[in-house]
Amino acid sequence: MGIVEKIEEIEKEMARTQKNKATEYHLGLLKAKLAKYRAQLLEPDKKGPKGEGFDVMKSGDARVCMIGFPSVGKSTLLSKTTKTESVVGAYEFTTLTAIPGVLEYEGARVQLLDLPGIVQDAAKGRGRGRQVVSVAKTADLILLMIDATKSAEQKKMLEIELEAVGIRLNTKPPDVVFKPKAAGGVTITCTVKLTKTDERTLRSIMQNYKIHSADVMIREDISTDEFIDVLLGTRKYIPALTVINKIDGVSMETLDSMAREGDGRTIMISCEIDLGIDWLLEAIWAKLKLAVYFPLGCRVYTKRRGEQPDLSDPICLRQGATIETVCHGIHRGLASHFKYALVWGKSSKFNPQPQKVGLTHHVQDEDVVSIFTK
Ligand SMILES: Nc1nc2c(ncn2[C@@H]2O[C@H](COP(=O)(O)OP(=O)(O)OP(=O)(O)O)[C@@H](O)[C@H]2O)c(=O)[nH]1
Ligand SMILES: [K+]
Ligand SMILES: [Mg+2]
Repeated sequence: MGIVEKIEEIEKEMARTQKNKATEYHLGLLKAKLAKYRAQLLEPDKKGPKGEGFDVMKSGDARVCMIGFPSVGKSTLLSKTTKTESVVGAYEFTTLTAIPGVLEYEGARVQLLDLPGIVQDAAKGRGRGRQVVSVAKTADLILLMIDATKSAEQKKMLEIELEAVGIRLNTKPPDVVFKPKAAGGVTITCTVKLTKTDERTLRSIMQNYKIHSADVMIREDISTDEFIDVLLGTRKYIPALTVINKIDGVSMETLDSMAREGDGRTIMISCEIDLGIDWLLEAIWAKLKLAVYFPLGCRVYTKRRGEQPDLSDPICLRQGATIETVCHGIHRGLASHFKYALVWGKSSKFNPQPQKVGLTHHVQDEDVVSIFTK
């Protein structure tokens, strides 16, 4: 049986299973299995064509990806807002690869990526969809592109495809620290009462993943799903804006109701009659600024030997930043003279004691770092 069939089988079983206290445990295990297979789906396709790249180099200060069904106007928007011309067509799947353009805004250069339209079940491997949604994983901001003249379900459908590849839109990672160990069994410490899952479920999920020793610190009332997210570590938490294009093609009434349904993250535009584009660019910029700083980013304090860290002046980094990123944040050439670093805080294995680490060590919010050079 292939992975797609296995996934379908589990989904069917979950649909058949009534949700109640007695089945909670079983459903938790099914969810864990499902997440495992979904992750496998994303592994690079060894049989697939090579070199037909979606491997566009990241450039500029941030990357924004446009995700939408065919012919919603993604290429039109790229051609309108950047110096890059991406072919526009009145037929579906005009764009077959990733086309980068550059948005310039207040001195920042932001890469805007035009991508092929996706189809439903893209994440399961239909069409080029999986490649497209996988590129979205590299984005600092995702634009969910919607055609105002088409189905109101588009946004929901796009969200489903992105979630299927492990992208969580507009949410913070759960406040859980998971540290695997070589021995000593599993210790779970909760600072809050768990109402959506229980320790027994969490323990059997870890067993399922053959994790026999680990320290788990839970500081938020998480669900079973959120725990699996932490365990797999493959989830990406990416901010998103909903962009409704072609509003020139709908009635005032429709426009009005769309405006009321939208949230603070919905922008309505028309590329055709040049409406709302400036507003969209401003919203992109505001959203990216937020993403770079708290709450989705992480702040690291630096400290010289023998001195106290300066807590008023953090280096603000993205999620997933390493000691190398910290070095670049201090000054360009620092990484090439790097010997080792000491880190205090959440990312230290020995917290509250410091850990000696190399360039690839991942820092966490509010860590204190001392860099030692050759
Ligand atoms: N009425 C109207 N038409 C638009 C607007 N923006 C784009 N279009 C038209 O929509 C059609 C599709 O535009 P594209 O930019 O090729 O759409 P796409 O999303 O890149 O499509 P694929 O690459 O095929 O996925 C073209 O005929 C555009 O001229 C708009 O604001 N209003
Ligand atoms: K098109
Ligand atoms: Mg296109």
